[in-house]
Amino acid sequence: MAVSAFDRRMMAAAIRYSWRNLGRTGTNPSVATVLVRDNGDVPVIIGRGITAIGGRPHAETEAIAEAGDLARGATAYVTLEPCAHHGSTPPCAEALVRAGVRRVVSATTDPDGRVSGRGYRILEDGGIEVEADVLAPEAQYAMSGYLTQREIGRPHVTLKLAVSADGRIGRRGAGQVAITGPESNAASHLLRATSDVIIVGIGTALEDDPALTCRLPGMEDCSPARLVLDRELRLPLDCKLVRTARQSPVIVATTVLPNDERYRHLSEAGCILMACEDSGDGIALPELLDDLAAQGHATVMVEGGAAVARSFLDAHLVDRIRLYVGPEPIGEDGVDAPLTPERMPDGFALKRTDVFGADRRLEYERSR
Ligand SMILES: NC(=O)C1=CN([C@@H]2O[C@H](COP(=O)(O)OP(=O)(O)OC[C@H]3O[C@@H](n4cnc5c(N)ncnc54)[C@H](OP(=O)(O)O)[C@@H]3O)[C@@H](O)[C@H]2O)C=CC1
Ligand SMILES: Nc1c(N[C@@H]2O[C@H](COP(=O)(O)O)[C@@H](O)[C@H]2O)[nH]c(=O)[nH]c1=O
Ligand SMILES: [Zn+2]
Repeated sequence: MAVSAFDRRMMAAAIRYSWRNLGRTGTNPSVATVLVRDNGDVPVIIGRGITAIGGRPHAETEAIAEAGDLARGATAYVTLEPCAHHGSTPPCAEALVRAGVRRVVSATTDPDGRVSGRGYRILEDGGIEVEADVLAPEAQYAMSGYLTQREIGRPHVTLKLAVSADGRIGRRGAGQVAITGPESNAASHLLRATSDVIIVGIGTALEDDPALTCRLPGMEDCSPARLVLDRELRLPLDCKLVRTARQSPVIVATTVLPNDERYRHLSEAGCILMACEDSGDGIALPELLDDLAAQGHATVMVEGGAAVARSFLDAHLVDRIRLYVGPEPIGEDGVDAPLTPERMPDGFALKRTDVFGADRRLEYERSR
């Protein structure tokens, strides 16, 4: 049976649903399953599932549990090839066969060596018709963290910057300067919510006193771990980050040793101190990302400032750039942006442009 427009609509719905737990499933990707029954009349969604917060149970078994006996003869739309391995849970591919599902439409193959292709084989051996690679780019976009982690062994990195109409990102000594409007700010908070870790330099922490939390209504518990690159432990004890360290994790990446008084004070205030290597120009970023990957983090958002953005770009560690361009200039005394739409580093291609209120959002991807 060929892939229909209805199949693509259902897959689009499954991918949208998969965004819900992004950033909250640990090392597991946030996968969604939609089970649809078609008796020749009107197709009906009889079950849906999403990878649970923390990573388990998996999406397929949740959807099957909701559908019960109605799953027999149904079509399952899955955003990732169903797993084939006995891990913390039994294989989802076997669960789909047991439930009597007739057809599986999948968006993308799982690069996990325990699964890759085996999941489809179990389905086909169990008599299930399989359609693979339906809306693959859309599913891969949603799962960039998991796929980057699996394929190149480090977290996926998005650099997010707000740039004024005259190519500046702030003004020295002025604290946080409003460059973009409320619509862009809400979109940035959503990016925070779907990221595992958000990184800033100590320059930004001192200048702006940011909280770096997600403050969208109802999503306050979706904040990522907040990480400050701070070789010398200059982070003040009375800043917002330290004051909220017990509500949402704050990691301070440093080269200062534990016997230092500053180390002890930050640690007592609830911060997590992370011992890092010094590259000579700052915290060594490839090693930092390796450590974050080892701790199970798959998506990193870099929120600045200028020096940190430049370091990530120079080290070729940025996969995606989200650039918000505000309508007003900052003026001569502003901090120059490390990049603008006119000054984009080599290797990045513009993938989409959106309008948020009076702002433009440009999204670039690095070609691998
Ligand atoms: N418009 C926007 O989107 C944003 C604008 N801003 C603005 O940016 C400005 C701050 O930028 P900036 O002064 O450049 O400060 P940064 O936030 O980039 O911090 C730079 C400092 O971080 C420390 N650091 C540690 N490791 C590294 C590394 N690998 N690479 C670079 N830095 C490292 C260094 O201090 P040490 O050696 O002590 O460790 C360095 O001086 C402010 O005006 C702020 O308002 C900030 C964020 C977003
Ligand atoms: N989240 C998810 C899958 N994730 C798969 O399971 C692996 C982790 O296995 P485990 O540690 O046992 O939970 C992960 O690397 C990926 O291959 N698979 C699925 O069938 N459905 C799901 O919803
Ligand atoms: Zn599974």
